[in-house]
Amino acid sequence: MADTVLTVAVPSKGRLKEQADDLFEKAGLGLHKTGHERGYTGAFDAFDDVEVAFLSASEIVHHLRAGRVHLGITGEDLVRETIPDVDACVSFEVPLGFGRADVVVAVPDCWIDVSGMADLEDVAAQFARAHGRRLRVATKYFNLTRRFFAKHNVSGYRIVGSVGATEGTPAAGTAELIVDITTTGTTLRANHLKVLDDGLILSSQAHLLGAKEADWSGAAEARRNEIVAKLKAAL
Ligand SMILES: Nc1ncnc2c1ncn2[C@@H]1O[C@H](COP(=O)(O)OP(=O)(O)OP(=O)(O)O)[C@@H](O)[C@H]1O
Ligand SMILES: O=P(O)(O)OC[C@H]1O[C@H](OP(=O)(O)OP(=O)(O)O)[C@H](O)[C@@H]1O
Repeated sequence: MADTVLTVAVPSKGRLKEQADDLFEKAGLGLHKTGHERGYTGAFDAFDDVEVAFLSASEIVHHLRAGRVHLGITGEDLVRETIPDVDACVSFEVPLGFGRADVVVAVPDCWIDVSGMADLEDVAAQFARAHGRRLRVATKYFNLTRRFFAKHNVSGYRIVGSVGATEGTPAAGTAELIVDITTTGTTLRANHLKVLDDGLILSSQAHLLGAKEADWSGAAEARRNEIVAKLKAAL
């Protein structure tokens, strides 16, 4: 194998893996594992100087941020949540049309007078008077939530971290409302939650991203352009 000029991070597991694999297949890049079947490195038949690193969607964000890989496939929600200065760190090369999920603010159905973000500050004030504390928002999207609530001038809340079963937290009594992703809306409906009218924080999908901190000298840019062109042609 020639010296590596470019490294591409590809989801090794989880929701984005299968569709990323299908896309590389359609693009005719010939993605395959190198070393043993359970290993985490790969290569493309099409190029002998490109290395593939199989990583989880969340790890890919950190590798892109640090410039440890040149290109990577991961979800926009994870990128915008994890990297504060997104534009300085990464470039959005190709939206891939899969891994779609909306990050939304949802409240209990029974909050009949609450339909938009503007209502939340009033609810927070009433809640503070009645219970002597702030509204609790369950989420794993701490930064997206803080930015969105600040943009809507909502401040009477605190975040409670939640990495699973977030939609169950209002019924369980551990939060009053949530910020989470929804695709079909089934989980929200099943948990008697409704999305606020202007509660869409981000419409996310998987992207091919470039790392601005990576070493783009030599043939790296040319290789990137070839990979981008092949993926775009396969969409
Ligand atoms: N219904 C869904 N539920 C969760 N994630 C979804 C859904 N639909 C699309 N996605 C997207 O998939 C990506 C997360 O994938 P995955 O859960 O495999 O990643 P991860 O955070 O690396 O996983 P892990 O927690 O195992 O490390 C996010 O970008 C998310 O927006
Ligand atoms: O709008 P829907 O189509 O119902 O999808 C949204 C749900 O899917 C995911 O959870 P999942 O139960 O798949 O597991 P996870 O939270 O462990 O990822 C996500 O966290 C939401 O809860």
